[in-house]
Amino acid sequence: MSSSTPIIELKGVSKRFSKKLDFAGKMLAKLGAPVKDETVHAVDGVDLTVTKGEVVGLVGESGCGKSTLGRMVAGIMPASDGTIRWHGKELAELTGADGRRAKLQTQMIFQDPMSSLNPRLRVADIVGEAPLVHGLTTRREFDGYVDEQLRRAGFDPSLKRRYPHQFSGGQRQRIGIARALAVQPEFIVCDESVAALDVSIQAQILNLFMKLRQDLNLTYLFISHDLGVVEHLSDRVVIMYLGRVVEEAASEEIFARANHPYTQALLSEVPRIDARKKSFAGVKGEIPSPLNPPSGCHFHPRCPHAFDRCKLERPALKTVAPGHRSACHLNDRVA
Ligand SMILES: Nc1ncnc2c1ncn2[C@@H]1O[C@H](COP(=O)(O)OP(=O)(O)OP(=O)(O)O)[C@@H](O)[C@H]1O
Repeated sequence: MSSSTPIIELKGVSKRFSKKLDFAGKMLAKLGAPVKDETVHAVDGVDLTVTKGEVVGLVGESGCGKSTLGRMVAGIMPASDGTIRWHGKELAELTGADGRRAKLQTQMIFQDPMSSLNPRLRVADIVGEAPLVHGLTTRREFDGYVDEQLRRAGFDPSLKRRYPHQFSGGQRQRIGIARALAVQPEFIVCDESVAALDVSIQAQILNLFMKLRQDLNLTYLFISHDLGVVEHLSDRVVIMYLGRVVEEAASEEIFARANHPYTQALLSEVPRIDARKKSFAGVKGEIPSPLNPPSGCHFHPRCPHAFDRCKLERPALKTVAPGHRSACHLNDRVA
């Protein structure tokens, strides 16, 4: 289904957030006193390519930088370092019609539809507002256009005069999906889009994403903390740990031959009928603070295989099998 045309290409992308100093901190800094570095390294030197038609799953624990990366990919947050190219053009430099096109063609669907849907607007206006502004529909065609988007998202158009709070979480997520589809995107970033839903509703929404992929030739970056959720959905899986990509491979490859100890630990937490796959130990301890990440391999304090080099050197992502890259010093040891 995927061709090799990259829609989005990230090279060495980082995002840092500087914590604002409180009043006392500002006074101390003015007096020349040393002030603690409070910079959050949310994303740290990430390379990522998503090609047309692909579904890429982006997985990692809470706080590892997935949402921040997703926001940069969607063009709603600038990178601190590195380049983000959209169809070969640098995203940060796109202005005018090109900039608007890039923004419309990449849409983001969030975890909590309630906070991303304007509570004062009726469903019809939530879905139809942006396409009207951008000339994708007209006042005359508005109703038919909105109905088509709602139907695609599995939402009954006869309910479009109601407000978002009158619907369940699953129905609200369908409104969010219809709103995204209404601007005719090619690429959708789903940020924990099913995490807040009951399991049966999750399955319905995941099936809807896959049907839309077929019908509209959509490309997805599917962000989740749950490797199990992305398994059947993704062509390729990218694993993040504390701001860095630690492993990436085709979905079946990750599940059959996970290389990185962190991925192996995540896999052990995915419920399996096949007990052999549960032979890994789970992830021990808490994810360290991105304010002060561990030296070398960020995972070393929690890794059962860590050795001296892991504390000192950042491991590079290296090819361990065709299309399979992993950032672990153990691979150099066994080679
Ligand atoms: N606007 C911001 N200002 C300061 N720090 C931020 C901001 N946004 C994110 N962070 C911090 O960056 C780190 C990565 O956050 P991010 O939300 O990207 O992670 P995540 O993997 O998506 O986790 P979650 O699923 O819990 O949202 C966290 O430590 C978070 O507190």
